[in-house]
Amino acid sequence: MFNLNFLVALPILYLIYLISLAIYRIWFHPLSGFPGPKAAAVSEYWEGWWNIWPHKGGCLFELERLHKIHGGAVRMGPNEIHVSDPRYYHELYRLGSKYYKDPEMHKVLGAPSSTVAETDPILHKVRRSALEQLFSRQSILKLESMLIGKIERWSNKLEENFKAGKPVAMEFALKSLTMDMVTTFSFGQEFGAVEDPEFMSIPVRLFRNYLMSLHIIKAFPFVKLLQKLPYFIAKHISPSVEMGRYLEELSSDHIDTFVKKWNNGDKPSFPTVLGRLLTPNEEKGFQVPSKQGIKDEVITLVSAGNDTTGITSMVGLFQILKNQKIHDRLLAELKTILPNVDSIAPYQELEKLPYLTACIKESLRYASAAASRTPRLVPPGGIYLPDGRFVPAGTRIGMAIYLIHYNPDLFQNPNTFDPERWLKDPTEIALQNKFLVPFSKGSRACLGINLAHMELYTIMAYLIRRHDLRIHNTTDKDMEWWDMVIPEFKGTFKAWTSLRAE
Ligand code: HEM
Repeated sequence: MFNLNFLVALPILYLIYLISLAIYRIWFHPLSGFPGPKAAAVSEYWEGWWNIWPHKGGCLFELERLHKIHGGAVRMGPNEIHVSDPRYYHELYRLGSKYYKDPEMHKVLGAPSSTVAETDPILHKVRRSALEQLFSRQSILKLESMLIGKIERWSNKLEENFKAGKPVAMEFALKSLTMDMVTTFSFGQEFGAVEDPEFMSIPVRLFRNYLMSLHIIKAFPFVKLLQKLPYFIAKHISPSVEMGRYLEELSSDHIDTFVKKWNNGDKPSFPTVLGRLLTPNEEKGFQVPSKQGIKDEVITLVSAGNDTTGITSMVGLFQILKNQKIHDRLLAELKTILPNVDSIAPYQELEKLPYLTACIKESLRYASAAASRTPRLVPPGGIYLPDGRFVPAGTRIGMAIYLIHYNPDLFQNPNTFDPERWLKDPTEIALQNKFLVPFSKGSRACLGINLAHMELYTIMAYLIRRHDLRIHNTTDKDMEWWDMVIPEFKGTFKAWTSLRAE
């Protein structure tokens, strides 16, 4: 009898608790003065509602809509504010900032011993400083001939496809190229993604699927446990788990091969992530990580550096091909330093080309490959937003790069791909430069910025110079995207990729 009463009372008590919590969160919580949907004030799952089901990758666009109604700060969770006011961007994301990443949010993402996932500011500094020199401009310049070699082989593959009468899915072709670039830089040896006839190798598909599953993992962290199930069960539950295991083994093999060669004095002729990790530095307090630590670092670097660069070049390329004037002007400029189809020019010369530079900047803005917010925690003592509103300590707060790049007060006609905006009035350009933030800013800004730039310049320059590219059956509608941590495009951008005669 007692048990029965207890069993009936329990759900009722729980319901009362939930209702009280909802009332507190909506009307009495310190963030209750911020506008936003009631559902967001009540539950973290508001984000999942927009990103997972019944909508897909839509939270970013819903935030855009809410900011239009409510202004620069919107409550998007019981303890989270989203800000779109650009005056606050360089306060939130700056060097020496006391806004740290939220461990609760990042612990679900895995690879705990990597620079990307480290939330403790002191440990992060140690990890990051171990890699900083490797990613410096001087070091990245040494990758130039390796990168160009990859582009040449890839360019031959594009031509083979053309001769075989097959248009190429450019997202996968470009991601295969960036995959081979970043894996060679990481492991001293590529994954061979460009060799796949459809450019759909397992690593390329896997990283894309992994990033896209992050919304689900964030909302339902137990999904991560699938990876802990015995392989023979897990592979029947999810193809991603099966591919994940394959990738683990592939990475493990690459690490073993590298270590063996390294210990025998057989070292790559260019800087590599593994080479860096295997070199201790007592002065800086840097020790060689465990094998798991090495794997975490390298896999997250590949993940951070592959899709982002692939997507930026693909989006830029589509826009350039769509607009004959932009394409022809760029080609004419490239011919000034690449007179023949197979000419090579030093990267430092490519960087000096004003129109190519304008096209790269505009691609970074327009693609906004890391579009959504990267939240931080408000430091002790709380902060004041530019409009004077107070946000208490411990609140999660973030700003989406996409909303900065598509803010019409900063970039006129933001929905138009317009390289010209980077060549006009110097005052306007200075403001735009300040708010061109595809790599974020501050202590947690992208470590791979120099590598990403070198990839974007070389890919764009040699691709446009060598190939007479034609868009095949692709419209603006195909290039619309869902925000799945990285953009997932609604259609496929295909192109004919014949080599130019001259
Ligand atoms: C166009 C290409 C790229 C874009 C748009 C991009 C964007 C970003 C952004 C916005 C962040 C900050 C994330 C945050 O605040 O949590 C970031 C971090 C990072 N990126 Fe990139 N990235 C690109 C290419 C690369 C490449 C090529 C690499 C290396 C192979 C790389 C490695 C990293 C790493 C290691 C971090 C974490 C830095 C830290 O937490 O200290 N990225 N990236």
